Amino acid sequence: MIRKYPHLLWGLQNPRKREKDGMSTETFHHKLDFTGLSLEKAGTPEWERVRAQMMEVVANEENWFEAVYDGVAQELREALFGRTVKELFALPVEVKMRNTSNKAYHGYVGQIPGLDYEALSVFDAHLVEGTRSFTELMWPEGNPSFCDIVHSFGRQLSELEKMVRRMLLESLGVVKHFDRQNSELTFGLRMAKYGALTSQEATVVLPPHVDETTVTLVVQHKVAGLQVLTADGEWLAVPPSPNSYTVLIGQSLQGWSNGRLRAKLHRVMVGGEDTRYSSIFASHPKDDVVVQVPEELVDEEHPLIYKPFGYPGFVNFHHSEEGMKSDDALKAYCGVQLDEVGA
Ligand SMILES: O=C(O)CCC(=O)C(=O)O
Ligand SMILES: [Fe+2]
Repeated sequence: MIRKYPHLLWGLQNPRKREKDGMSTETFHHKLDFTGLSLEKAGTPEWERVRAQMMEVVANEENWFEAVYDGVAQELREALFGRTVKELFALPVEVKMRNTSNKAYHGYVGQIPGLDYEALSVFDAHLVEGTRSFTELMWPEGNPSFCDIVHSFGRQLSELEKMVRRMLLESLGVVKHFDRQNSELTFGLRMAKYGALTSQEATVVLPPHVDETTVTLVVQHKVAGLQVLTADGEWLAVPPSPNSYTVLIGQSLQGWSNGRLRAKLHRVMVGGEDTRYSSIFASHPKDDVVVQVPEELVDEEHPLIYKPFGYPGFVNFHHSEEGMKSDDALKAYCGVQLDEVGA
């Protein structure tokens, strides 16, 4: 069965919301340099410097930044987008549809009438077992180079995600929960293809949304499209860059942090004659984990706003009719009601 994702059609079904060119020319301020950093450097002056910049981004309620990172070799990124991703999307539809999940929008997405968008997801993308089982699903006869490239990419990006998350937890004063949180998370790699548009008009293909994830790292390949909503309410185009990764806070981290960290609203607008490829690498809670706010993040000034929740239930709610109608799916799913406060 081909699943339908009506929210993906937002840009096409709401011509009023199409925009000719939403690209903002605002100067780009959010580049944080992770070059030479690793988790072992936690506490060093270089680490503290980047963490201070991250705290500034969070304090300004921007909740996104571009991480310059040398932990993924240029050749690996080139191999992933130049060959591997193309080889994957060239597979027959019935093969790609084998990529299924218990969570909406976490398996193959595509074949949506009027929309040339496809995505596939590798689960446990940082582990060799995860990339191997995805590879075997797509190529039962094997495809070692695909498996190696995707696994290396996933593993190396998981290092960046951990540095970012550790710094965020340090900033909140709850780094003692970092190891336990690591054991409760897994990583997914979604590879997406946005077909060239026949019309030159730029169109919002992925409507404004916040990710359900803990932390998302978006990797754009050559063709721009990702836009974030700035604190001033402007859509800002994030330019693709060969050595950086766009970090966005997701709703699972918003929930875990009792709303101290806010999920970042973003969208994808494409136009023109180039097919666009991107990879979305993200941490998210494992299926059987109950996400619970640490007690240090609840006090008089910050009363508990989210009840414990599970990721699969939340994701499926987010994509349900009720969840899609809601302005704030996390609050609708597990928000503490006013009359429950102090109960
Ligand atoms: O393709 C991109 O640049 C970002 C896609 C995205 O936001 C998503 O898939 O959640
Ligand atoms: Fe997203």
